[in-house]
Amino acid sequence: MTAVKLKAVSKSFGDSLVLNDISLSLATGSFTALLGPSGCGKTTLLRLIAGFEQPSTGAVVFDGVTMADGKHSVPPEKRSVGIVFQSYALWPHMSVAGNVAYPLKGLGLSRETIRARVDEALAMVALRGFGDQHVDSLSGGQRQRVALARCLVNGTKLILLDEPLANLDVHLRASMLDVFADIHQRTGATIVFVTHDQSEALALADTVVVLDGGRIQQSGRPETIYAEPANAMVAGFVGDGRVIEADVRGGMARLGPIDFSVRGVGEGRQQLLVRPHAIRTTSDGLPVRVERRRYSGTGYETMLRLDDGAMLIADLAERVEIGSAISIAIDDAWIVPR
Ligand SMILES: Nc1ncnc2c1ncn2[C@@H]1O[C@H](COP(=O)(O)OP(=O)(O)OP(=O)(O)O)[C@@H](O)[C@H]1O
Repeated sequence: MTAVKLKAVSKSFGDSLVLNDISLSLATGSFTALLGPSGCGKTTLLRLIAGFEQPSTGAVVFDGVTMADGKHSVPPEKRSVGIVFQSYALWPHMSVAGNVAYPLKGLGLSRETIRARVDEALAMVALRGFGDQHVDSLSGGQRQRVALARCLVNGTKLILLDEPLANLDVHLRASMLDVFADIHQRTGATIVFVTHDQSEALALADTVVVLDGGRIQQSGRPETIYAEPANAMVAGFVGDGRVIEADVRGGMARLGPIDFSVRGVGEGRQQLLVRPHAIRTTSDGLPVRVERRRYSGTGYETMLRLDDGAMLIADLAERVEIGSAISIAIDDAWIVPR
């Protein structure tokens, strides 16, 4: 059981305000991604939850118990939090089992109990039988799993992951995504992970918190963040697609010769987010010029330029010539709130 609450947390380093009035509730067993561009304050927020940083104002609360409130702070080792850093932070001279067993030291457990717990944790990260190996002999992905096993070994109910996939190649990333999802399901732990990779956040998390400039821009289910971004920053940062301007009346937008339905609230001149899958070629549609094209395996990601210079990205089934003039229809767009 660990529900995490941040109550109006702000954090300054000297004169610079790095986190600005962050309020957030993470339910027990939730899987949250802290997503945002470099320097937006993600790692600082994670470190505040872990107890490595103290809030300048506001409070960090676990299960109704205040961990830090600007005056008092419970130290990290008393918060019962498991942390996996980007750098793994393993002991290089120890075996895999030695590393994983480290958090159990000094708890007065028998050798058999420790061995059983370590075996169980290694099995959870698909490293059964690796206990005697040296950490030095492992690949990046395996080291990442050891770090994860070490944080699972004492049954921690709050796991914090700082850019856990940043140092792994594309294939390992995909397999680690499965490991995280599996561990989340099996342990029911509350998991918070930091990433600047929106596809990772959308793929894994049940709640995505988008940060920019030390503020929460939007917090919600991945589907909502993708389909209904709260502002231009989120629209630009999450998912592909482009924002264009058009006139909106009664839930319909007009752009040159075409009309299309829009979601969201707004009348008159509006900013519209158009996702690539909402565009298709048609006769008598909106004239555009093909600027670039990339084969994606399932279709062609195609960059289109409108007459006024604005750009759209389309997922087209067909291969259109670069430089050619084509005509498109738009099936759906979202009015980006101002
Ligand atoms: N101990 C510190 N002292 C001074 N400034 C700091 C400290 N820690 C972080 N900062 C500053 O706070 C801001 C946010 O840093 P933070 O590491 O939280 O961002 P981030 O979103 O995790 O970025 P990245 O993705 O690049 O790691 C940055 O401008 C950083 O320089």
